Amino acid sequence: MSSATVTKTNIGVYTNPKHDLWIAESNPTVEDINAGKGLKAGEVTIEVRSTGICGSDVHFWHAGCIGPMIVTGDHVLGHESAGQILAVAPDVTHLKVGDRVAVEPNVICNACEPCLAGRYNGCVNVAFLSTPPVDGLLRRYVNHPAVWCHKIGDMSYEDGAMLEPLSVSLAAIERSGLRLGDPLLITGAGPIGLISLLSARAAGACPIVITDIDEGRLAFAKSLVPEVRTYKVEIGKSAEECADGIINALNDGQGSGPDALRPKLALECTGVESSVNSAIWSVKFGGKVFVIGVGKNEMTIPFMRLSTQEIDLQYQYRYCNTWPRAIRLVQNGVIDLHKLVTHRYSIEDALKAFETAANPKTGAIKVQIMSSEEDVKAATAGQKF
Ligand SMILES: NC(=O)c1ccc[n+]([C@@H]2O[C@H](COP(=O)([O-])OP(=O)(O)OC[C@H]3O[C@@H](n4cnc5c(N)ncnc54)[C@H](O)[C@@H]3O)[C@@H](O)[C@H]2O)c1
Ligand SMILES: OC[C@H](O)C(O)[C@@H](O)CO
Ligand SMILES: [Zn+2]
Ligand SMILES: [Zn+2]
Repeated sequence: MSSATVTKTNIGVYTNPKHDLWIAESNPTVEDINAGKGLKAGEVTIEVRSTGICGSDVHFWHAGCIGPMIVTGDHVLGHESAGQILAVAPDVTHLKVGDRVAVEPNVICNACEPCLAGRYNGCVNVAFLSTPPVDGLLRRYVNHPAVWCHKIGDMSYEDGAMLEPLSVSLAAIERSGLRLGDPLLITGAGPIGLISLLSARAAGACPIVITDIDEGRLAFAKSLVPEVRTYKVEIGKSAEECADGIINALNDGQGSGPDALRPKLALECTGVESSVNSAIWSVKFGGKVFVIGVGKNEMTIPFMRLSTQEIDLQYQYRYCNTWPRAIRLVQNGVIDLHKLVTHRYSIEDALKAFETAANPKTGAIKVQIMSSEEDVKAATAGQKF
């Protein structure tokens, strides 16, 4: 057992079925960490240095559930994290105290059919951190299997935490079959849409059009990737009308007639029914609508449009085997996630962080919660921490 000594109380960010959000003591305790107690074989203790707030964290707080995943008791949020190794169990050989790691927030059974087939995001026994009843990573210290900790070298903890949403986009783009030169539609310019934009641009998609109902998010997309074409969705317009506007934007305002270029692929990043339908009406014959967004349990979709246009409809659920690829892309400067972090708070200010993330008027894209005020100051000043 190899370890460093810690002094700060292990606090975590909790919600419950009454939609409270608060900070309280969490596990493992400082005493247990310092005594080397409670660390199981194969596990490490991580000092979590930076954690992004995902829309699903806000949803668990506000709605108390996502589909069948229901908050039933006091529940720690957070699944986008990076940190430093504080202790390693004796059988852990590939990590040592002081290593900087990004945390993959799932623990799988390694025995079910999806696990054995190498598609562990379908594990029937998965424990996904922050999905009830499994506590999340918004804590100062966490014990986690070493196998789900990926070394990030000298990458910032902030970028390390962003590898989780990047993983979502990479998993989707991989299975979507996106090819160099494919005209692409991205619906929704939230963190997932924007990271998909950066990834798809790097993968050679062109031209790319991105939609949103929010002008500010479209402006943000433009600042990130100046050549992206944008289309502002007006509430109340039909899916066909939106598709016309999307195709016109893809064609740089040159119209949406029969000869106009249509997207070969749409990456749907809202989960909103009208947006899924606009994507279906936009793509070309033989194209694909690839849905990353999650939404209502049941939706009405233009079935015969899909049928007569041989449009494939496909979905993504989390990710598998994406961290090594994500790390390479960030370390080699192919994808720069840095600009997406618009707000930073220390864990003591977690309530403010969640209020900022939940309020569209703040202009927040990704809010990160850091383990100390010093880290917040360093990251805000653009210093590596
Ligand atoms: N499949 C997965 O494993 C997975 C993983 C992570 C996130 N998600 C889901 O992906 C989606 C995107 O995540 P995010 O963090 O970017 O969320 P987000 O809510 O920040 O972004 C969604 C964006 O869509 C925009 N939008 C809403 N209605 C629209 C419409 N009709 N047309 C165009 N734009 C519209 C919103 O203004 C917002 O900017 C969410 O549904 C999220 O739950 C799925
Ligand atoms: O990034 C991962 C996603 O947020 C999760 O799948 C969540 O939506 C449900 O657990
Ligand atoms: Zn998430
Ligand atoms: Zn399994």
